Amino acid sequence: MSLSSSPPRPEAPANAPVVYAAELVKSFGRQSAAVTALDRVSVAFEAGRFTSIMGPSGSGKSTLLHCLAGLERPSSGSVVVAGADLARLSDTQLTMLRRDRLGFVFQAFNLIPTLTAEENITLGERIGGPRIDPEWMSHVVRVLGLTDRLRHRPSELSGGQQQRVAIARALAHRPAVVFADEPTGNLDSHTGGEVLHFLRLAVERFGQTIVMVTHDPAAAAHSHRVVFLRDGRVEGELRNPSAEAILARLTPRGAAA
Ligand SMILES: Nc1ncnc2c1ncn2[C@@H]1O[C@H](COP(=O)(O)OP(=O)(O)OP(=O)(O)O)[C@@H](O)[C@H]1O
Repeated sequence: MSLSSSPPRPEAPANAPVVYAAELVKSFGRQSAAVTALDRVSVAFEAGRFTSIMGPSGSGKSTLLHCLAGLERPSSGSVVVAGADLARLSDTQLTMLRRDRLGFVFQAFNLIPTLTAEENITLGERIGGPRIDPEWMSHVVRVLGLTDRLRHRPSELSGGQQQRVAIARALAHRPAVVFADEPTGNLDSHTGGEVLHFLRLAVERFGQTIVMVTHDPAAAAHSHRVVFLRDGRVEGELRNPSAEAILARLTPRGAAA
């Protein structure tokens, strides 16, 4: 097959890693008070795939997400995101990479209360980020079911609608990766299920790459792959798992007896 045959997206070919970490170590505190949150983590995240990171409380999930997304500097090891070696970037370059190439969805929706949904979605462009293609924007808004909500302020929207606005904001500039940290943590299970459906849709329809931290096996079951952490190390992974398979993996052996 010819390599020149119409690649659909400017990013890496489907399933090549777009984010990877090698021998990542992150310690907090010093000497006897030191905590090793990440202990030589090496892991890759494929383009156009939805990957969840799971593990017990304190296993290092958020720390890993923060190091992958350039929100925190690791103690040692390397992270490459969309071709950029994060250790080589200054703080300013890191901020620009986050603004221009990454998208974020957090548990707290982090919308600006005085702005409309539309203004929140396009905020990045107005603070100097990449130009948002209006056609792309209206496509995203339509897929997320927000077309008739654009003039509303966050207080006039339900929790699920607010999180969909946050997802639209994360997708608006066509980032290389969306990082999501417990995106359904503030939502009831029905609304959370809808939000996960839209995240999965972003992967299926737009070829978006998503890396999500979650505690919830039902949430992780929406992803293509689940990476398990324990005590700051990668413990294994499951591909296309059911919620039951994830739960079984998380339950310590013997605990169910
Ligand atoms: N800023 C910090 N200062 C000191 N210790 C920290 C800091 N951030 C995280 N830790 C420690 O690092 C370890 C991993 O924390 P992390 O928040 O990454 O775990 P987690 O798996 O996301 O946990 P949870 O599921 O409870 O959110 C924990 O022992 C935590 O107490």
